[in-house]
Amino acid sequence: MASFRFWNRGHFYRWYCFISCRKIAKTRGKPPMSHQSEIRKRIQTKRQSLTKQQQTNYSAQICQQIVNSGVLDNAGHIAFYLPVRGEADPTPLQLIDAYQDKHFYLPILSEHKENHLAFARYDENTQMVLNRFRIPEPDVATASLLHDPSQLDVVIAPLVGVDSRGNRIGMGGGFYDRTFAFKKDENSSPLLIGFAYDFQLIEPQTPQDWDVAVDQIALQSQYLSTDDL
Ligand SMILES: Nc1nc2c(c(=O)[nH]1)N(C=O)[C@@H](CNc1ccc(C(=O)N[C@@H](CCC(=O)O)C(=O)O)cc1)CN2
Ligand SMILES: Nc1ncnc2c1ncn2[C@@H]1O[C@H](COP(=O)(O)OP(=O)(O)OP(=O)(O)O)[C@@H](O)[C@H]1O
Repeated sequence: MASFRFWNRGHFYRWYCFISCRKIAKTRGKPPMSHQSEIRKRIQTKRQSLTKQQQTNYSAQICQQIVNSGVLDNAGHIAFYLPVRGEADPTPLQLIDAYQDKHFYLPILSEHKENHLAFARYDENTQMVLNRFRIPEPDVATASLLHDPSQLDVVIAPLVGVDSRGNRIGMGGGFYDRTFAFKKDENSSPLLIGFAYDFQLIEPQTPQDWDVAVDQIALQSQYLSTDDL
């Protein structure tokens, strides 16, 4: 191997150019990661590093915030979601004594409206299938579907990050934004509640035209109402 002792300035300069060109070639064609993608990546990595026990304990704290807020007391039809890849778990709400008369629903990727969600009743007997994102959802063939999402009273929404005004970053499919776009015109039901670990509360975001903000945010250590701001 050539000894660096015999290299002059020209040798070093040519070596520096060679290394720099290789770096540029490697990143060429890849767009720089957007601010939103960076937030998604950071939070998803953190979520997936939680132990099962942490996930369960933290989720119980968030559920307790919802119970304490009283927001579900008069709600009859409530949508939530089944957690995947470390997401906080809202399903223990279904087991609470005071909520035994309520109807719970899960999102289903709609077959009728592209990139929209429908909602289906969910209890311990519901037959489930995996959707194209490998998320279990009620089997449409057997489920009782609710096609009009305005019939729900409350939707507990999954999210990756949320700011204190309720601006939400999701998994990037735009499903919740499309499904609840009607809420931007009329300030109507359902009430959207973001359900998240404390570390998912992020710095203020500039919303896009299509973004639908959540009305309230349930975290481990606090319950935020975005219209108090
Ligand atoms: N538990 C849960 N259920 C849910 C949602 C959710 O966020 N969480 N959704 C909320 O809308 C809908 C499904 N939306 C999804 C949108 C994109 C991807 C997804 O995996 N997208 C990329 C990878 C994204 C990433 O991890 O960076 C892919 O397709 O590879 C998954 C679900 C309905 N059900
Ligand atoms: N109401 C809408 N009409 C048409 N396109 C929309 C609408 N809402 C969102 N989109 C499209 O969906 C794409 C994803 O949006 P965004 O990144 O805000 O999704 P998200 O909120 O992270 O996902 P999700 O709601 O599924 O959790 C955007 O490129 C946007 O163009």
